[in-house]
Amino acid sequence: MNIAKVIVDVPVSSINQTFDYQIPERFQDILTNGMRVIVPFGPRKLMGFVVGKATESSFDNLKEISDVLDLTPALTNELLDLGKWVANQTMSLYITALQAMLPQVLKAQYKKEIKRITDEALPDPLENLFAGRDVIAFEELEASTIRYPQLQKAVQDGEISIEYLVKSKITKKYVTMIAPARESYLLEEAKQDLSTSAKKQRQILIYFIESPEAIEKQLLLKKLNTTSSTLKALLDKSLLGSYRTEVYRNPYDDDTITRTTALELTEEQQLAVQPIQEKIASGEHDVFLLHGVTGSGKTEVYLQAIQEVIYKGKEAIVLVPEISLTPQMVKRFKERFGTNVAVMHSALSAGEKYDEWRRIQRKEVQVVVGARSAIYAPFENIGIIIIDEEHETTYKQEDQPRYHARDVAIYRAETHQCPVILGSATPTLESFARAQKGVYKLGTLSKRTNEKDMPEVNIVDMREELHAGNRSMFSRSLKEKIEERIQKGEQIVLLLNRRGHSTFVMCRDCGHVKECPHCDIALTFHKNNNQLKCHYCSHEEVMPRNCPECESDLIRYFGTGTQKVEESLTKLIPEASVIRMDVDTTRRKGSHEKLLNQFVNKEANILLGTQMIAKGLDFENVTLVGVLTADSMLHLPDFRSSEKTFQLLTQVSGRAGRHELTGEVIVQTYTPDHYSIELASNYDFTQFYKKEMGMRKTFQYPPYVFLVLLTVTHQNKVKVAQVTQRIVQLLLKSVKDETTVLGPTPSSIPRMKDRYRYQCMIKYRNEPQLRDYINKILDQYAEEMRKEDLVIKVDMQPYHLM
Ligand SMILES: Nc1ncnc2c1ncn2[C@@H]1O[C@H](COP(=O)(O)OP(=O)(O)OP(=O)(O)O)[C@@H](O)[C@H]1O
Ligand SMILES: [Zn+2]
Ligand SMILES: [Zn+2]
Repeated sequence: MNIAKVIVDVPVSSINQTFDYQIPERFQDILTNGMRVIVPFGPRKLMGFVVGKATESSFDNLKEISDVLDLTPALTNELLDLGKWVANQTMSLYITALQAMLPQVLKAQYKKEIKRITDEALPDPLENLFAGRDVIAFEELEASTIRYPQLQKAVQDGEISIEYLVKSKITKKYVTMIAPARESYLLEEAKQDLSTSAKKQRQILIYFIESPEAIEKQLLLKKLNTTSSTLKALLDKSLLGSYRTEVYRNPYDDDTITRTTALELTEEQQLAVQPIQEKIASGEHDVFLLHGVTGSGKTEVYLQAIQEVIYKGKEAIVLVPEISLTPQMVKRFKERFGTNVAVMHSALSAGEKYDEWRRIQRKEVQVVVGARSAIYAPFENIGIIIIDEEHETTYKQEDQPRYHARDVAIYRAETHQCPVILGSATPTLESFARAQKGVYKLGTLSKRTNEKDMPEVNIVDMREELHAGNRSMFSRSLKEKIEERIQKGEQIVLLLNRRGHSTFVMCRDCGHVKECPHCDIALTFHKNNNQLKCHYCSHEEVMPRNCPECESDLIRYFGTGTQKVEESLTKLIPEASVIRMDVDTTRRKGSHEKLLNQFVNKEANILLGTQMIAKGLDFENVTLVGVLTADSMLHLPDFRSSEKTFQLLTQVSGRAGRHELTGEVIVQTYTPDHYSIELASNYDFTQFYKKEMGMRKTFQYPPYVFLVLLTVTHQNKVKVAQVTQRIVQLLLKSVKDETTVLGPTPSSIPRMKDRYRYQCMIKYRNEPQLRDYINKILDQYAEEMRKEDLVIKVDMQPYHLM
């Protein structure tokens, strides 16, 4: 088999198109499926994956594989197959699906270089640019004044050539180890021979006579408080030796972890875990929906199911939403399974991620805890897949491949014949409906493990506050309760629901709202540098002093950011000390953890934050949770806005009273009668489910139908409208009568980064051919997409409708 079938890193429309390459002699024995290779493709060199081998090809004059990047395949055969399925499900390219499975450092980086190929003088500007060198980076040229036609001419004249390099960004970490190079008695002799002044050398020799194992150089120097030069003297005498060895970067300090053992389960937990353990024992696939109120001990159920899997010698994947993947969360798994756990988290450095990935690949761990992409962990013997907080929308990837981790989990679990657990206090309507139908098995944890009731929720009507003359963003009762808690030395969590809540600038005289000149959305005010920023395209401008429309100087910013809330809070309640947690304060690595620790250590009495504080946090001393604006999300153009509001309120309420102290929740709202606010305040999931299912049925939304969102974007508005119109017509010709095609309509953000956006939505129950219809349409526009920068985005089962 001297021919390799390679999926090349190039956007071709047919997802399964492979290219044949000759395998050079030197690679024939080592090359297997799933390895990354470098191949010539046109004038370039590209990265590709070997997906098959053959003895003959229907093409002549095959080019040779130039290089092999892996000695162990980066992808298993199972993952290669899975990639095909994901590509098909999400209508993305096979290569894109495969790339998504690998850590960043394994994704090839391309580099262009310009090489001088003549000794003759180059045209002036080029000669200056080369400045005596033979090769320069392409970026240098781009930064210069030289234009492409000049470059092209030089290439045609045979003066320079452009080279494409593929660089793999692998960085392994090495440390220097020091070990004795002689037997102990020889070290002993050498010690005797040392002059009396060589105290430090003697100390090192004594160390190795007592403990002859190798030790990391830096550690040794620190331990003996000595220097490299002292050590060098001994190395030079060949008494000690040194070598470099690869180490894994471990972002977690495993030494401080104390192991825990399985807790005795409550009756409800027992009932929930039993059927799962049966499936693990019999090696059968099934999907379990674990519906458990906050603090009901879902995590303990996961841990005990995983324990069973480990006993069987199999592996476990645990997915946790990015923002819940806190050190607290990771610790619970490490405490139970020790170093048998790898963590895949986006806050890790690229090198750390790569190391964790290799620990999985080399089967050095049996458990991985990670965010969405950990679903592609290269385990080969999976015994369970767990998705915690299954309702979180971050499980859906927003770029190609637009996969949902839940779907991938179920597909992999079928392949491996193992169970899946979907856990949540507020399951999605989709999952709960499936559990009602018996497609998923339902497990219920209705009580908190501390036997306490859920904290009482009080709704405050902010309109009444206004009528009573209170113009602040804190209702009278919230203010009172905060003061009361501070006096008692208890703590408070305040949620500012930012999503859908703007911090826009508006003129109070004429109502003019300052928008981004490239995107049709309001700019956000950033106080620290007095700038207005667009959150879509990063456009920035200085906050104007006067209204650009009417010159009035009453231009102010509206809405509230966490900063503003903090300011008015400390003005209103001077005793309040606040830790603020939002995207700004948690940007730096480790800052999230630091802020949480400060709060746990009671360095402040209030934790104020956005959505990121609603999840998974467990504070003993928190007895009051306040939601400042419960309804800001309700009015977004998204059919899931009620569901998301219900989920958020339930989750954040669950932060109070999780331990000995009784908790209480205050929800401030302008729409106290809205069912998602009312029902969340009673923790009535069942009633919410019924009510919301009724709405979904009336308006024909999931789970009653499936959705596809097609978004067309281009700089020319007329063209966008026309193309979208045409797509709607083409779709209507093919789909069934019962299928609805909505649109064309402008997207809810009609322009972004100077591109107009139109969309059409397909609602269907059963359209087995739908992907073919859409592919046909995409083929029709392939030329325009390539040449005229037309973009048609297809999102199967979309979560972001904007
Ligand atoms: N069987 C048990 N006996 C005693 N304590 C338990 C038991 N199971 C869990 N706990 C404890 O109860 C608390 C809440 O459990 P856990 O965090 O697992 O709940 P959860 O359902 O995952 O909560 P949330 O959804 O709010 O994150 C934890 O402190 C946990 O250690
Ligand atoms: Zn104005
Ligand atoms: Zn913008």
